[in-house]
Amino acid sequence: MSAPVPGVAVSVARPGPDWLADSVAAAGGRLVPPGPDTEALLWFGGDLADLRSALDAAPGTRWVQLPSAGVDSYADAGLLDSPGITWTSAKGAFSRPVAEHALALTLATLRHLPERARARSWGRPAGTSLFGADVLVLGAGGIARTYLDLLAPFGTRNVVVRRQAAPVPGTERTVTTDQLHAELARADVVVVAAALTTRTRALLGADELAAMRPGAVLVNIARGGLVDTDALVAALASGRLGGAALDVTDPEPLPDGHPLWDLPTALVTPHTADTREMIEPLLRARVEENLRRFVAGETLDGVVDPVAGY
Ligand SMILES: NC(=O)C1=CN([C@@H]2O[C@H](COP(=O)(O)OP(=O)(O)OC[C@H]3O[C@@H](n4cnc5c(N)ncnc54)[C@H](O)[C@@H]3O)[C@@H](O)[C@H]2O)C=CC1
Ligand SMILES: O=C(O)C(=O)CO
Repeated sequence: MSAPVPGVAVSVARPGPDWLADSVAAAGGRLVPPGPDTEALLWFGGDLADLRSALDAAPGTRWVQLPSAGVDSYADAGLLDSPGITWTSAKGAFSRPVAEHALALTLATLRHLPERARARSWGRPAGTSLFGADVLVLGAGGIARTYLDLLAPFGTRNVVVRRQAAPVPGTERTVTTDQLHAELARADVVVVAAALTTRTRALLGADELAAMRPGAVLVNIARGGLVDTDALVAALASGRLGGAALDVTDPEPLPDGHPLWDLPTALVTPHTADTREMIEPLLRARVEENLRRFVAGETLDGVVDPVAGY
């Protein structure tokens, strides 16, 4: 009988980044093809059929690391329910670039930059300052918290809506979604930074958009599915909302000819809050830290709760 090979067996479902082999070795693991030895499986994106095949080939997998903060597509595919597997995401890891983009979108939409950037004549002065504004943030995860930090110099009055009313630093109060309508009516800026789950899909529908303060602006850097797109188009077209700045849309990619492209108060960026170059070192740090923890038997970072869906 041959002696067992030392080191935790780590597999990658599809070819991974260049640094991966070094990272696995540095953590005390050994990289093996997905198979009966596999204990940890790393997934860097691609066709989910390949992830399923790797999991089928590696029935002893105890941990799967995902490459994104949002796991809605994996939840929708029924993958997170796999018994005996801990799933980790990149939740919180991309907070800085995404919160920075959210701040850029906030300022741009308050200052009517979408219209002014497209204008070819001088026009009327218009726009609102962020200083002292009432800001409502949906979600209390990594991005929401970093965004609240970035707001500090603006002296905004911040409120967070989250699943539980536990306090969040930098806010006047934290409330649960049953108080969403009342809070929407008080906000100048509404920022969507929550995970897309069965509970948050279309959280901002026609009724919620109607509850917003006239002239208020909406920023979405989370997932398009949290907002009812048709209702948003109607609220912008009627002039009731002051503007919307969206890094994420439903559908995504936003098709050519969609009304959101032409509405003067809409600003769309094509899911570029965190570009590949921005993500790479952040994801690497998350993967390397989790490899170290897995080998050491410690609690992993970014563990997904399959029931909550994020
Ligand atoms: N535009 C982009 O490039 C990016 C978008 N994202 C999206 O942003 C989301 C947030 O990212 P992170 O802050 O890193 O994730 P996170 O997992 O740290 O935060 C998610 C937050 O969603 C909130 N949430 C969940 N269910 C809720 C409910 N029923 N009601 C109210 N709030 C609820 C919770 O407060 C939770 O903390 C991700 O799930 C992802 O979809 C993430 C990274 C980049
Ligand atoms: O990490 C995520 O969820 C993203 O959307 C990356 O762009």
